[in-house]
Amino acid sequence: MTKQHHNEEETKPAAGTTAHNTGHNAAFQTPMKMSARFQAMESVTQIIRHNQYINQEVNRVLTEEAVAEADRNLYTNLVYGSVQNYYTLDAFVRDFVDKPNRVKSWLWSLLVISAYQMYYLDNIPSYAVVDEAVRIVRKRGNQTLAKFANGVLRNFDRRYQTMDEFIATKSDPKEILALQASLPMIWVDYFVDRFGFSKAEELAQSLTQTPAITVRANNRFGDVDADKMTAYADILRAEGHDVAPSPLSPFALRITKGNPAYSSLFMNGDITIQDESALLAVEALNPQAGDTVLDACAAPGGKTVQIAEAVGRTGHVIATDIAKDKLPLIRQNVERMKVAEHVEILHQDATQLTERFGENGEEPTMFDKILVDAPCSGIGLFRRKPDTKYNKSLQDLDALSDIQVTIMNQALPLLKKGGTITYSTCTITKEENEDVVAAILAQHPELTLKSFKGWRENLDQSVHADGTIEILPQTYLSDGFFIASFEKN
Ligand SMILES: C[S@@+](CC[C@H](N)C(=O)[O-])C[C@H]1O[C@@H](n2cnc3c(N)ncnc32)[C@H](O)[C@@H]1O
Repeated sequence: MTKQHHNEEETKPAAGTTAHNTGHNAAFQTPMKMSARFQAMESVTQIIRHNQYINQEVNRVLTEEAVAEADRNLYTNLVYGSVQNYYTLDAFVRDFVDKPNRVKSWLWSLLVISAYQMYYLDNIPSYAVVDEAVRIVRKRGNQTLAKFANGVLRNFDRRYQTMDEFIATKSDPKEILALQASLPMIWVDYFVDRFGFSKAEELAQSLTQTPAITVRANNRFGDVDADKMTAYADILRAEGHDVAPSPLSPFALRITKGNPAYSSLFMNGDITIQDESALLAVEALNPQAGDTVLDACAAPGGKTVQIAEAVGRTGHVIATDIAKDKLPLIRQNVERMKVAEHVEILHQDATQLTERFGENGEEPTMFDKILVDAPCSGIGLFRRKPDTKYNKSLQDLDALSDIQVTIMNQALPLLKKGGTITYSTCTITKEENEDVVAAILAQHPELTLKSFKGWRENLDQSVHADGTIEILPQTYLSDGFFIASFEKN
């Protein structure tokens, strides 16, 4: 599970050798503000204590703060790794500190990122981690704090050689799982209650893996076939990516090495980055050429683009979102993918859709298809957005469920008879999935729930008895996702 811990004696560089690849020598020569570890300490504090989004914080530091070129990868690794493993690292550090609440938040983050380097990274010797941490504390705090940090960090080494040794001191199987997967106990308890221990264990362990990036081919001309996908895979490989087919969609490829956002295909709008679970929601909605479609919770527009490709120039897509600041992201996406012409982007709260598009609304409109890709707890994305593991509570689930039902109730009167409405979430909670479907069916006898049994051969294991799809993150190593489609009679 965790990397073997290196002893100081084993890994100390021989006299006269350097260890540039570890970043620690570079850090010694770099002014404090620019050191990867200093910046990582500040970022982890922002993310854990002040609920900053990890991707925004890392992007901000890499663009605004002067992190030395040689330190950028180390900084990113330290932040993502420490946040991904924060639950475990935090519990580990607590084992060494008598009064954790009295430790300043930046200093706690520094202890956490130091433990991350010592127990999860291969090539950074402990003495370098300790020396650099103490140097940072001297600058950021004072000599007394530096002495405290030095004592705590040296004890890490003395007590545990690996993180597994620390976890082995526990006896409760759920606590062990929480620590192995760095998953807060509330989610371990929730998953064990919902799926049983063994499936919860698979789920939790799968959330520790690095997610693949998936790209989907632009099908605005309806010409994407196996040959085109092979040609795209060849181009991506020639540009240095490792590419594998998607187990879930013939229109998608998995990129296991390289960043496709810099590929020529991406820049040219021939592909977009979209998780393969997510793209199934639009495939389930099945928009057709000429359809008028409402995408009610659309930002940043991943599914808007996909719908717009399918309806073509004779169709029309209205993409709405409550977050005004995210609307430009939809615009950028539809423009890059060359489908902007038939997409209308509107600022709209989906809990008030009928006031705008209903019979007596400002712009009465009836839709052939509606997608409600609802705001949700996002548990299916824990792997991709590790910061979100730590700031959610079970109480949020009922509140979200209420909003989801309200949005569906607002969207339904806008659907033409014979039309389809697809409800999707990137989560795997009963409250936001099964319970919402049950509430909608109970209130709307005019709806029939569509069954996806037999729809895609290898998807059947993720289809519930009622025909809805719930993809757990471990099944295909894609995002956790839920899809239900209803037809209006
Ligand atoms: C899961 S994300 C949508 C992702 C998007 N469909 C895509 O594929 O790129 C949910 C979206 O719902 C929006 N949202 C939250 N509450 C909303 C509301 N009351 N009305 C409309 N949009 C809302 C959020 O701003 C967020 O952009």
